[in-house]
Amino acid sequence: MSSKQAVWAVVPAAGIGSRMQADIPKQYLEINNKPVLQLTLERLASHPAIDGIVIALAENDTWWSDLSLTLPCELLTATGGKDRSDSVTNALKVLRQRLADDPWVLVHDAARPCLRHEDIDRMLATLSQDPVGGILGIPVSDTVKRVDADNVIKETVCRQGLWRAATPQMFRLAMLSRALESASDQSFAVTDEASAVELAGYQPRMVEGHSDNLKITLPQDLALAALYLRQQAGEN
Ligand SMILES: Nc1ccn([C@@H]2O[C@H](COP(=O)(O)OP(=O)(O)OP(=O)(O)O)[C@@H](O)[C@H]2O)c(=O)n1
Ligand SMILES: C[C@](O)(CO)[C@H](O)COP(=O)(O)O
Repeated sequence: MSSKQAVWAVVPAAGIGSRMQADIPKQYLEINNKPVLQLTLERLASHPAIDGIVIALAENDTWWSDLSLTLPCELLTATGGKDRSDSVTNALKVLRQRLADDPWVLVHDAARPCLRHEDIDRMLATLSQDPVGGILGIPVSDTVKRVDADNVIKETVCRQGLWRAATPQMFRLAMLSRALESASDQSFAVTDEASAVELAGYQPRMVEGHSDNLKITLPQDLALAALYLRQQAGEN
């Protein structure tokens, strides 16, 4: 990637973490005395390619102002929306007001603090000349079943070519903004950026990442994330 090409991160951090069943939004739960959100922002901001971060915060977020954050890159805030896609859309609007050019944007969940720099490196190396962009993912390694409402197995799904989508998801600012707007105009609910880009008729590329880039979603995920972070610290 040429040195002058800007790369910004967008961090949707406006969720309530209902599946976590905690008293506070999961992005403010702590691992080793540091909020998950701070760990994620520090992980992104410490990568040399990241020029800035736009974070989407819930309108009623009362925890953000208590964070003592010192990041080595520019940090902008946006107001989160009803769904994750709304939060990302709002963050992209803030970025379009800030920048005149059309940078690569890496959208990364606040709830994924274990992202490895080597996975960002691989994503940038693989996609920086790609006409569309792409996402980090992990190939499915278990047998996959589809079940009914009573958890009765209805079918075994062929896992050939099945991957779990993760983040970052890397697309150009203008194209991603248009794709998300178009999905919203069609009332097409998307749970990741690639879905909107696919709906717009593009074919994003999958880049294999590490399976420890977990999204903290359920109560047991916090201890697992702590374990992964300890393991990663031991590797460096
Ligand atoms: N309206 C929303 C919903 C989610 N997110 C963010 O999107 C990321 C991934 O979403 P998810 O894991 O589903 O978080 P929550 O929506 O908070 O969790 P839950 O679905 O359990 O309520 C999280 O960092 C979350 O903060 C967001 O910015 N705006
Ligand atoms: C974007 C994502 O993390 C890719 O797996 C996932 O779609 C987020 O889904 P959630 O329901 O908002 O956690």
